[in-house]
Amino acid sequence: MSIEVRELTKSYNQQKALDAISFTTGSNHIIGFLGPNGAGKSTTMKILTGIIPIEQGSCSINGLDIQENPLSTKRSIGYLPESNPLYSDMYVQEILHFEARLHNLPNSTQRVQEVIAMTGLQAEQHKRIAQLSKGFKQRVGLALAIIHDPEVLILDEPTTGLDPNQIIEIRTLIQQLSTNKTVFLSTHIMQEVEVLCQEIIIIHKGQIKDHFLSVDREDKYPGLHMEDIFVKLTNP
Ligand SMILES: Nc1ncnc2c1ncn2[C@@H]1O[C@H](COP(=O)(O)OP(=O)(O)OP(=O)(O)O)[C@@H](O)[C@H]1O
Repeated sequence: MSIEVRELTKSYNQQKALDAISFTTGSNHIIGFLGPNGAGKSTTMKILTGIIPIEQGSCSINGLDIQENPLSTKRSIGYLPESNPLYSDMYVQEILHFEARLHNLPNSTQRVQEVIAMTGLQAEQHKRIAQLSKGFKQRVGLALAIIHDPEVLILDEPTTGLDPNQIIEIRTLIQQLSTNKTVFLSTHIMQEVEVLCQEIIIIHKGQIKDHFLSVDREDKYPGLHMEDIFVKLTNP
């Protein structure tokens, strides 16, 4: 499924967070959505997921406009917000059953066990969220995002704040979960982009600075690593 954003603009009071951005992603790619703090990444993601209403412009998921088809497009999206808000008093299994009920899933017991296995939460499933390490909380956030088997995953800085071992574990998990999905991922870890992403979009001050396929990177920016490209495009 592709993600299409056309002339999307969003202001908070007087400040323009997104200035008529447009892009169309490939299908079943992992897309790295990169930019400095405050560039507009989370705002774009919140608009795509329907959390923030569209002010100007439009967005489509696989050709379906999200304003004209709010329910069906939301059904096709799984979202892990930057803050990964979880009910800390709930048990892992309990929060997953709760989410499955919200999605009206027919075989929720079976599906909860499937996502527990997919995200490596077997040993933690009877623990309270508050008792989990940050890496395992991220796994719960990912399990919640994929429970309805969405074709698009929107992940806002999924590895931020994790130790190097947990970063590798979550990265591997994202790679495993991304089969037959379009994954739209923001991160500040450039090494992550080089390992994970087939497509890269760089945003700065609410404007798209570049959008390219990873395979074209060397032709476009000979000899430059992702970090060099990021600095070149976003350092005033
Ligand atoms: N609710 C809000 N009210 C006012 N301003 C906001 C709000 N949310 C975001 N902004 C502003 O909009 C701009 C874009 O913010 P956004 O969170 O989209 O950036 P980001 O690229 O996700 O940054 P980060 O990498 O720090 O998460 C920033 O200047 C931010 O301060």
